[in-house]
Amino acid sequence: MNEMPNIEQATDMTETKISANKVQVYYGDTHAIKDVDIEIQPRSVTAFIGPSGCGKSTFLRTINRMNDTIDICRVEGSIRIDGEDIYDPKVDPVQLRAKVGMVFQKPNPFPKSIYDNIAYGPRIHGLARNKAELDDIVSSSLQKAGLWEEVKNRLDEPGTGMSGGQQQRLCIARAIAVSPEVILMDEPCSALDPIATAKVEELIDELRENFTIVIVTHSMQQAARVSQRTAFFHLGILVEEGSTQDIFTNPKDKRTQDYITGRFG
Ligand SMILES: Nc1ncnc2c1ncn2[C@@H]1O[C@H](COP(=O)(O)OP(=O)(O)OP(=O)(O)O)[C@@H](O)[C@H]1O
Repeated sequence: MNEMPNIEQATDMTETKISANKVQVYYGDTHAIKDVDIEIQPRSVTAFIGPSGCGKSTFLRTINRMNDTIDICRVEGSIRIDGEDIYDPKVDPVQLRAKVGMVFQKPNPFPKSIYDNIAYGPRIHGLARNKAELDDIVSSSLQKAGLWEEVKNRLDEPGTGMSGGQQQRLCIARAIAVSPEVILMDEPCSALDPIATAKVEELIDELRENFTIVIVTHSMQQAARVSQRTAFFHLGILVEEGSTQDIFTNPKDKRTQDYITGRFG
């Protein structure tokens, strides 16, 4: 008897987690993102690359409405996550940012203990009914961020006293603690040395099993190492998006080719 195809797996391959349609972003009169359409797959890493000022960070911030915090910034078009328009007035940006976490260029732990850095979000969002549940969230988030063994005996010490690489993994653990579905990373390794960078890259590779990850990076080597899909931006336009292998070995657009071969940027 023929076996039924694995439908779940088959759908998964074409599934879309984030879908952007005709997205424009303006800072006052500056048109920073022009007509961007992209579909981002779940449980994968998508890298945004392109020369400085091309709009990578701006577009990344539209995915959890961090641009709302910039007065002169205006977003048009639609961004859907699991089909839901995240710019719908009914959407609470605080809830959205729990679902779509963010890790920044410079590690920014709170001036609190390692434990409280992780426990802060779950407390605010009421994710633990008691101390034992909160303890579980803290330990499992630190484990998922590959930090547990290094910090399990010093949870009461300040997060700011850790090394830069540990602080960045703490920030990743903090994002994970509120059970996000998407994690946005804006040049997460730019302040780290090569060893700490390698650890964060390893972590990103592990996290993609459970999360949809979008990373802005200046390093094409990093994009090639950590991502399955790559999107190349230039002057606010999404020039091309595709499998990382295709973008780096067989780009369709001359601008992409010029960038990846170091002709500009
Ligand atoms: N807060 C802001 N106010 C005004 N203009 C801004 C703001 N943030 C970004 N811009 C402008 O929007 C454009 C895109 O900037 P953005 O930081 O998104 O690019 P980027 O590709 O991430 O650059 P980089 O790689 O240098 O970080 C630039 O022209 C920039 O000057």
